[in-house]
Amino acid sequence: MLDEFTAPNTPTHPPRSNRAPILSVRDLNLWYDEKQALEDVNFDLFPSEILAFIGPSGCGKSTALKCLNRMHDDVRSVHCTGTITLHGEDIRAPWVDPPMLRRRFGWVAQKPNPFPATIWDNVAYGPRIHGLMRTHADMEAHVEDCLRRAHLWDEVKDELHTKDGTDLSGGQQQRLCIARALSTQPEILLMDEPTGSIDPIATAKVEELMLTLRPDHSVVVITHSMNEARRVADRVAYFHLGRLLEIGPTEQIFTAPSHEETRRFIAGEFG
Ligand SMILES: Nc1ncnc2c1ncn2[C@@H]1O[C@H](COP(=O)(O)OP(=O)(O)OP(=O)(O)O)[C@@H](O)[C@H]1O
Repeated sequence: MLDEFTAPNTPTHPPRSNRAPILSVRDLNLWYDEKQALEDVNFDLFPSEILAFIGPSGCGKSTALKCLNRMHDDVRSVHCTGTITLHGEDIRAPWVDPPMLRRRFGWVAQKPNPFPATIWDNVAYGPRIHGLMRTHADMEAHVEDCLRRAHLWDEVKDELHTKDGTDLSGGQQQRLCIARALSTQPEILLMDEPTGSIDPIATAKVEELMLTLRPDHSVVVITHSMNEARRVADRVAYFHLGRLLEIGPTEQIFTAPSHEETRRFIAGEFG
């Protein structure tokens, strides 16, 4: 029988049973003004795992994802309680610098949003502002590495400085955004429906890319596609009305969920 920490869909993926979580969320509550959007959310994220957030529209998936890299910081209506630790350290402690924290997370949005700048500049921007590369040669190698890891290099290598990111196809733009997300050498990738607005072939490429990134990154991905969750995720978290109702290995959630709401949602009875 599969234990809680064994990825069911990838027999070669190493078991996580002895590993400490990279990120821990405890008793997370969040309000937009008076409206409570998250209620007592608890979960861990382990190294080298893909965790999918699923659940009906408006159940709090994006809100929870944005808490992980403090994207709500500048939203005045937001009030939040609970703790989020990264390697055991409170990410909301007063001495934590939000831009430095966000560097440790790569963010990929649903709609590809490259900068209106060349392919090169899209990838080089983050490392440049954070001073991550010492020489131009280092930067060249890094940009190439990010584009290769995003499975885009071969398609754009001759147009790095002549083509704008916004002139690529939708699927290429999304892979460019993933290259950009990788450029600050993050430990964790946060992906808010990364395949929600691209075609099936581009979706397959992004899903394959997520799997190839897994050995070196943890990924939290929101998806409305149950097939996608099943294809890529090691574990799945089901959100319902602001609560994380259950979390577990992907096959367990899909074949033997603990909650009737999870079963009904997966069966497509509501969404
Ligand atoms: N900026 C905001 N101000 C006020 N309420 C908000 C804001 N953002 C989200 N909400 C509300 O918080 C709740 C959770 O929204 P959230 O976007 O996190 O859900 P979701 O599960 O990601 O939905 P979807 O799958 O449709 O993207 C919803 O009721 C939503 O209307």
